Amino acid sequence: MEKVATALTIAGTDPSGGAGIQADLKTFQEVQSYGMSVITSVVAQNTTGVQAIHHVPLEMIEQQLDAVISDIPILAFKTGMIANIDMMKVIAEKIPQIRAPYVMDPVMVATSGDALIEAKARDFLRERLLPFTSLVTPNIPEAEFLTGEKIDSTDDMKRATVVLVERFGAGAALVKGGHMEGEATDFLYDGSSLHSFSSERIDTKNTHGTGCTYSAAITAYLSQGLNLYEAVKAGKHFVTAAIADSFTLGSGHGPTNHWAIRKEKVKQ
Ligand SMILES: Nc1ncnc2c1ncn2[C@@H]1O[C@H](COP(=O)(O)OP(=O)(O)OP(=O)(O)O)[C@@H](O)[C@H]1O
Ligand SMILES: Cc1ncc(COP(=O)(O)O)c(N)n1
Repeated sequence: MEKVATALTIAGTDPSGGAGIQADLKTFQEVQSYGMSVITSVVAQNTTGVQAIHHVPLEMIEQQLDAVISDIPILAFKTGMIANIDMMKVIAEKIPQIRAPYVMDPVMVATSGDALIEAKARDFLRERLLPFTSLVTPNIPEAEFLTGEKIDSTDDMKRATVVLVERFGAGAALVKGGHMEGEATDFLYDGSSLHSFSSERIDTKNTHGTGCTYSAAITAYLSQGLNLYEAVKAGKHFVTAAIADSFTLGSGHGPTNHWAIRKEKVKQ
């Protein structure tokens, strides 16, 4: 029987479909991995911002994790929004049972500027969850928080990747340059080599969910057996196509187009 590439996301929701669990599952589907999800928080949000957050009870997060882990092999997984320390503790307890690559998108603030995790939970994320990761994918503000160092240049970005791995125990670190100027360049440090991934900067305000989409694509490619470098390269290609073909939907930051890559395949 053909082996199925299974990918799990543990994250919050976005009813407007651009970020969170919805973006992750759409991305898994496009990359052709079998998508599964554990919901941490139900978030009322859209392209303009976050209106309300309801946290799923801890026992229910645990039961969702048990339901998947006890029944289906997981070939790669990611975490996104984990709002507080109690949720992080539940997830940290279960992670050792999932013997698969772990991609952490250290979600802290939405594109709209709304906080998605409690301030005091950020340290816990770094201290208790980061050491389990195969890869952490911070944007610039998240990398600044995690390292405690200001990032103003590409040299600072490169240094942050090394600090995240060498000092804080991440398996590898991808610091994303979406918040810099000029080319959209991301740096990956895997514990021995430093790589960069670049694309032209696309002139758009439709960037809602780019971080979720990127980390989900990397997770899906890892579930299919690509190595870390190949998975990030393919993920960067996926997210760039999704931004280039993004939708002007809603009155705020529109979503990326998760099926852009499909159109590309048709064109080839
Ligand atoms: N305008 C753009 N043009 C091309 N690539 C971009 C653009 N903005 C972001 N990217 C790329 O998208 C990916 C996500 O990066 P970014 O730094 O925006 O993450 P993020 O802040 O977590 O995303 P989000 O906007 O969802 O919070 C990276 O590969 C980054 O280089
Ligand atoms: C549930 C959830 N998780 C993550 C994000 C971050 O996505 P973005 O920064 O692109 O808005 C979000 N808005 N909602």
